[in-house]
Amino acid sequence: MTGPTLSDRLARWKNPLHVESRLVELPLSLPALFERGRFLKRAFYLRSPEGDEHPFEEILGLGCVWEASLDDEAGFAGATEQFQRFDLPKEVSEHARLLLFGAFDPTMSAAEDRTWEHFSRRALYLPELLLLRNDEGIRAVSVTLASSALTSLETWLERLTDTSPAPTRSADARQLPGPFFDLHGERERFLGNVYRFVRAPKGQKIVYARRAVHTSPPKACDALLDSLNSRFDSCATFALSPHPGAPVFVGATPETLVSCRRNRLHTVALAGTTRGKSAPDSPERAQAEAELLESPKDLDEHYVVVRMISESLVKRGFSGEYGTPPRIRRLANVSHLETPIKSYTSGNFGLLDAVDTLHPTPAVCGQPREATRERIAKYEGFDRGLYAGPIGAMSPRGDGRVFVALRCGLIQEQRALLFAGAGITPESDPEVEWAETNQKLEAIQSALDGEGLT
Ligand SMILES: C=C(O[C@@H]1C=C(C(=O)O)C=C[C@H]1O)C(=O)O
Repeated sequence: MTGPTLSDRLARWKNPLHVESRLVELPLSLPALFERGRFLKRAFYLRSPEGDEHPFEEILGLGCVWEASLDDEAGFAGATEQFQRFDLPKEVSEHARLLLFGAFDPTMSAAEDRTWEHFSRRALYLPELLLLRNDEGIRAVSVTLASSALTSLETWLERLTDTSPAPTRSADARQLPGPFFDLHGERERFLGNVYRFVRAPKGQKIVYARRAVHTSPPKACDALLDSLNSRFDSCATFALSPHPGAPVFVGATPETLVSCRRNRLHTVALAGTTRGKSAPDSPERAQAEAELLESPKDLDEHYVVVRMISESLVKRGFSGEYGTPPRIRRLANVSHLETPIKSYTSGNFGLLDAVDTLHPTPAVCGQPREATRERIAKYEGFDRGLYAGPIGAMSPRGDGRVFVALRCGLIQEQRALLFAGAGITPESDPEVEWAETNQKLEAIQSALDGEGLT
């Protein structure tokens, strides 16, 4: 998924970008257009709820007109200079979005586990076509290299909204790399990892994850996205198809990694989860939330995350303000402890620096960070790929929102591979942690079963 760099392109074209931008009316929803678009180009869908000073926004990005070259040392922030050097037309600066996603551990070698072979470990790019839905309506922005074959905005919209039946997987779509996984022993491995940590804790906290398989993934992703959007409307819903015929990464996450608007950074510590299965408005849920607010194990686990986020921001010269005690974040399947953290940023520390600084937080990795990341790589037994990695969108000026890709799955031809983890502390009970991952999995599982659709 690596494209030519911007400077390569600039060297070849004097007037490289042709931009069209206007409000449009579309007969199909953005999830339905994602479903069509993923058979044409790389496709990225992101629906961000209102919050952290940002209005609601739903995005569909198709294709890639420019992609940053990113390396481990420079991280995402290495891209800042690459796109700032470029004199972007006003329509692009105002309405376009740079899309980004990354692996939980971009340095991990995926040599043995080929699950994520279709996906870059880190990407930040400008799509060829962007559809942006907000209070204003739907804006379409197409960006083309002026000297290449022009795909006009009109052509894009015609291709996408053509009323003939939606394309289905073509016969020559890339097949799954097999053999794939042996999930036999997943529970034992997870329990074993938790026991090992509880018996001889190395650090304050570690997050161990596990996988599960759903054997009848939907043929189309729009119903899945509709279901997640209706049941998890306070979450950020995402779908990423790296190229036509590849598996699609889909989820609805409650966790913001960091957002930035007009020099204000917002992040959140989200850690600590209610026990057991309960309906969101039931007395059982209210009871579980009351217990969560008093649970020393969950409060400890939560404050490891709060402190690490706040201290990382302070170390970089910013404030990291938060209030106590944590509040409850209630979702359809579980409730969490949540502490919002605010900071101010300056011109030379922006959203992408904050992503590099904060990811992975101890909400998905552990404390101390490097040692727990190594233990996860050694003991977890699989490549997390994009699960628990950053995913988001930003304007070329640097305002935007990046989420942590949780409550998600990789939709394959024959099955969906789902991921969930739990924060382990010396007080953890392995069976309770396993049950917690089942509760978290229920979010994507029920959407795969079609729940939330009318
Ligand atoms: C790791 C996950 O979730 C994280 C772990 C939580 C916990 O351990 O209580 C809560 C929210 C998330 O930060 C996941 O959903 O897979």
